[in-house]
Amino acid sequence: INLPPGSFGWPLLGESLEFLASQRDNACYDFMEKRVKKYGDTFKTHFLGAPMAVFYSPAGNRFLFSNENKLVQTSWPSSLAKLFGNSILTKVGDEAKDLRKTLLTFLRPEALQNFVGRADTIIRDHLTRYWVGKEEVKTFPLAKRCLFTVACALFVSLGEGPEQDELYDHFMDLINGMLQIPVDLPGTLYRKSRIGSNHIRRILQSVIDKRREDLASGLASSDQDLLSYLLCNVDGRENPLSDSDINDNIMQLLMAGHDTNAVAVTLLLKYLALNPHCYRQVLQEQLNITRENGEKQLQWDDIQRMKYTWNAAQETLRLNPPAGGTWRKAIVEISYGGFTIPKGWKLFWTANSTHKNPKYFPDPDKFEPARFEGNGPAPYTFVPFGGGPRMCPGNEFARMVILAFLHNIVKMFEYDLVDVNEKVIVDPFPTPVDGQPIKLRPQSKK
Ligand code: HEM
Repeated sequence: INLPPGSFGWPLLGESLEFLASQRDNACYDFMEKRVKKYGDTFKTHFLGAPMAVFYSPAGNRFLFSNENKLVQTSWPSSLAKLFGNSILTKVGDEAKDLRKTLLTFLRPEALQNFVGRADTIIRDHLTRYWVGKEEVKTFPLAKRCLFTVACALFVSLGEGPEQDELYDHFMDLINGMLQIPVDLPGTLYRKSRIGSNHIRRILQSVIDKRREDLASGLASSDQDLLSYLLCNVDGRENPLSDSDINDNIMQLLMAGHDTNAVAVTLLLKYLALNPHCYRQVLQEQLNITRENGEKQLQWDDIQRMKYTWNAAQETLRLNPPAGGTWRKAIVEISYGGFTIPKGWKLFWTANSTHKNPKYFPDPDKFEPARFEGNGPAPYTFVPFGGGPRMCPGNEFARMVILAFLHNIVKMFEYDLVDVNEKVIVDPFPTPVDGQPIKLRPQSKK
């Protein structure tokens, strides 16, 4: 059969080590480009224990996104799948469809509208406590912590305190090892990750138990957060989720729901600092909202009005997609682009394939929010949230939180980057190596 061209690399390890090293250097794009130049935009490799075909074009994206359950199914590396056993990440077919519907009862705009004000207040409190009065702060760790607090509040109503601190530390362990070769031996990142996930499950189980009691005694309400939505069957499910399903899904959402957003706001602040004309437009838009709102909490309508700021955020997601690409598995033998992909092979799409291609984004390294005006990018070229039935269900939540954060930051502070050339590595999300320190001053334009 006519397999795609490419190399399987080393026995067993394949090209995993080179790929993971390229991630840490923020050079995934170079890893892929080197192979695309040699083999074309469909090529084979071997990653984390499986043969894999990379589809590196809008047509490839469309093929993978539109053939879920027909030719392909989502298929995360085994490290991730083992850690998030019962979550939506590992479900396929009807089970995935049902679970997605359930999660969207909370994550769809109609439900999220009720939570904008709470997210706004948490962000404002965080900035007041940890940023105000400081001459210099590290953006990335603080943004991560703030957005973790937002996710904890909106998903499980867990406020700041020792329990949240402990949970956060375990999440850091979980995330560091979740995309590694799954060798469960003392000292490996994967082992630490697995231990972290067990601690998280223990803490979340106590939150679930307490909530059941509080719901029964009327101390908690059925619509106060994601956990109540899941426990109270708000979508009228026939088969309620088991505790371990609820636990794993909340763990997965807390993981997916804070780091990616923190990457986006951190790098957005960087691009705005490097592009003062864009910063001025963002500031103008946000100050207009403040002028009309006074000190009232943000509303859903305010989020809809942040059009320029969202374009700037999308441009940041284009240049630094927080989740660079994801995996599918061939559930039958596939013909694509004149090649045959055997059943069981992994398939990989990556946002960089199109985000950095001058054919779809002229002058691709330039930060240019105007690309998203009018009709915006061509179909299947701007894909930071993936696509098709497995597209990120947290995209509206992400938009709401990123914009609420930006609103509060620019309203309260002016800032300068300490190091305009600070390196960004991917580990496993894009991460500025020094945490992106910035100098702060109170906002002088009101
Ligand atoms: C800027 C922020 C975010 C980015 C760039 C992002 C990106 C992605 C991408 C690329 C995927 C894979 C899609 C695919 O395979 O086609 C994904 C899946 C997922 N994301 Fe996000 N995400 C973000 C924020 C969030 C948030 C805030 C949540 C939760 C509230 C979330 C929850 C999920 C879940 C549950 C999945 C798995 C969906 C499935 O397998 O069906 N994400 N995300």
